Amino acid sequence: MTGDPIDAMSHEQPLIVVMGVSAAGKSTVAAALAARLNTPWLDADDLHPVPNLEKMAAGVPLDDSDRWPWLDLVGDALGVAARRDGIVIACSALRHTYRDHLRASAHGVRFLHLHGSRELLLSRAAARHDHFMPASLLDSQISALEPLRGGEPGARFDVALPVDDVVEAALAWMAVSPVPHTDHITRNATPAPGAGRTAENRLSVADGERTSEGTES
Ligand SMILES: Nc1ncnc2c1ncn2[C@@H]1O[C@H](COP(=O)(O)OP(=O)(O)OP(=O)(O)O)[C@@H](O)[C@H]1O
Ligand SMILES: O=C(O)[C@H](O)[C@@H](O)[C@H](O)[C@H](O)CO
Repeated sequence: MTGDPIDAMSHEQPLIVVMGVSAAGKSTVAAALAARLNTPWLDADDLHPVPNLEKMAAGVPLDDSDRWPWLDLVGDALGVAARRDGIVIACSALRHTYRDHLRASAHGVRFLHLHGSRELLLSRAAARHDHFMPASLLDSQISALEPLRGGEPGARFDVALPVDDVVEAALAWMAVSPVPHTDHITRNATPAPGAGRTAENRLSVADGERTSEGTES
């Protein structure tokens, strides 16, 4: 690789979704990547309606009807960020339809899928004591996950590597991956009834090896 990956991207606002199952390192990598890109970052967990958080904390997996209103808010945040400085969002985005919805919310959304073995993620989840998500939900997350497939703009990264290495790999991939056109994709979720938090006001407080397995797009 030659040149600085960040310089190579300076003509566009990065719209990055760091995706994957719980404890994959989404928040950690999103924050570190955003610092390198000099963009805000947002933890999509902060947009979950309270009943979703309560459900997960009680050890019950979310279903589609829980996730759609939340994904609307995540998509709104991408739309706002596209008109500002770009953003890195940590968001599970487990299914193809969820990712299509996010891609339809703003032009040029790309996905970084953080992948690790069940054993590694279980150990990292179990070591957390300040998180609402019980480690017991990891298997349901793995079951729900639909990996990136051809046509989805993204790549998979191995989280057994140190955080800095994951970030370097992500920057290297971003530098060589074209920003996708998404005009053909439409949002398919319904607005959250009575959602009180808007992407605009959330963003105001959000300042915050290319995969050895190859890209998935
Ligand atoms: N590459 C890494 N190497 C070592 N530890 C890591 C790495 N990435 C993340 N961690 C640690 O693993 C744990 C899970 O990371 P993090 O909370 O960022 O995951 P997450 O995907 O955002 O989780 P959730 O979606 O459940 O909120 C944290 O304790 C974090 O410090
Ligand atoms: O789609 C989902 O089921 C949720 O977003 C979960 O992934 C959690 O919010 C996150 O992983 C926190 O542990």
